[in-house]
Amino acid sequence: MTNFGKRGHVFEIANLSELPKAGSEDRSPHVRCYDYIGSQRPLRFRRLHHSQNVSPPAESLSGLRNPSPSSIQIPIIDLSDERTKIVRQIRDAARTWGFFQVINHGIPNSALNDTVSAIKSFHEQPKEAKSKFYSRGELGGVMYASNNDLYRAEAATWHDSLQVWTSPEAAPAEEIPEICRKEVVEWDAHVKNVADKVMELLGLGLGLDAGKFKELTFSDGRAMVGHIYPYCPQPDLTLGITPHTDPGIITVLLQNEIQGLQVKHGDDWVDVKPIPGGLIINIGDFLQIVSNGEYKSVQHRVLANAAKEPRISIVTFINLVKWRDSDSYGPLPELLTPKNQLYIEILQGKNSLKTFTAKDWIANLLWRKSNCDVFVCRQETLFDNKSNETIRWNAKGHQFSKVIENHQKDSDTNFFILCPADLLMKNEMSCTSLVNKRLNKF
Ligand SMILES: O=C(O)CCC(=O)C(=O)O
Ligand SMILES: [Fe+2]
Repeated sequence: MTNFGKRGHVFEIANLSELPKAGSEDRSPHVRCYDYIGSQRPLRFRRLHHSQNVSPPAESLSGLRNPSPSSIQIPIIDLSDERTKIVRQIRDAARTWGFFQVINHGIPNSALNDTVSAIKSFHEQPKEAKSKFYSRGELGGVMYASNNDLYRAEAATWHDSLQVWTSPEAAPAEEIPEICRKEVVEWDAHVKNVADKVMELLGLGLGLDAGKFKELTFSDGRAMVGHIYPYCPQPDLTLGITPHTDPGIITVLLQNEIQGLQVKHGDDWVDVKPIPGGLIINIGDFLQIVSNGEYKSVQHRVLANAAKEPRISIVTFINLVKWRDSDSYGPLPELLTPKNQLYIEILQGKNSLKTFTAKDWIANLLWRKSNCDVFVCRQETLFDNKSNETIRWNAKGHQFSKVIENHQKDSDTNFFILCPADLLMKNEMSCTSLVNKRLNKF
């Protein structure tokens, strides 16, 4: 049990790992008691103290005390450099790190500063002003909550977030908190410009036409999330955000001067040192799949903030919108040779939840593409976000009896890797190691 005293109270850090498994039907009632609005940390701890099910966070804190190797840094790319040079730099960064920082991106410093200040002002309001925006509806409009992944995560962490959808259906202006409305709308336009520039370069790095990603609507779905990581009195006992990969095409991140983001590189967690005026960009799961594994969607996490000043980060998730017309996506055919295909097919989007049950989906893939043996899909495909329940699997008869175990193993990465059990038995390995083996092969 993780306790620390403050003015006579015993407070505890949330760890949800002993509760029923994330996504299982009987978990939500247990988690609901951790659900609260805004940065009332002592309230949260008191609630945890009454829980029967609190124990120290384990896996997600691994390596927390190992100092990050100071000699290595994510690549810094000057967007005003010569074009062939930056195409090469961005391609190399996306292949090896999945993360890079850009400078000279064309957004004025005043816009960077105003956006950070506006998000900070929102979070520093009294609880009553913020609670009007409380929601956990992640798929549109405006959402404000602590731990937006509370109902599916293994551990509660030390951040609150305001999320605003800006495209393709922008949240109505009157629903965006007035205190940051102007800045959120203006920031979205700036981010789209930078994202389009970077995606053109990423496309060129794959040998595609400059306009290919634009044509595929890769920057037309956008959600901005303004995080605050308030001061945490015991930063070695929890995290700001647990390790994960981002789901979409790319993510563009603006932050204040407080360090906290770490990127997995080999076996190390590497600190991302913020550069004044810079933007941090990372590759999402979907781009990894579209690029047939050429670009890497890399795990990252945020340390709990030990500084007295809150850490502010403004993250824009950039995604495609064409999925609305189609249920299936995979690597771009022009990147494939008969031998190099890593991912078979991905299903995503609301439609797949409506039109496929999990069983249909497996059957569909299995029989339509009979040469498939590993399938990768996003979390949303299997989760019903409204009820936070996993769609019940009935894989018997389709040789997918390992599906449930493997989905739990990989929940951190947002990928569900599915593989027929007989193939696993033949190879005596897990889905994850099978996929890793394939990744290493190319
Ligand atoms: O705040 C950060 O630095 C990272 C946030 C993040 O990874 C996310 O929101 O997905
Ligand atoms: Fe992230």
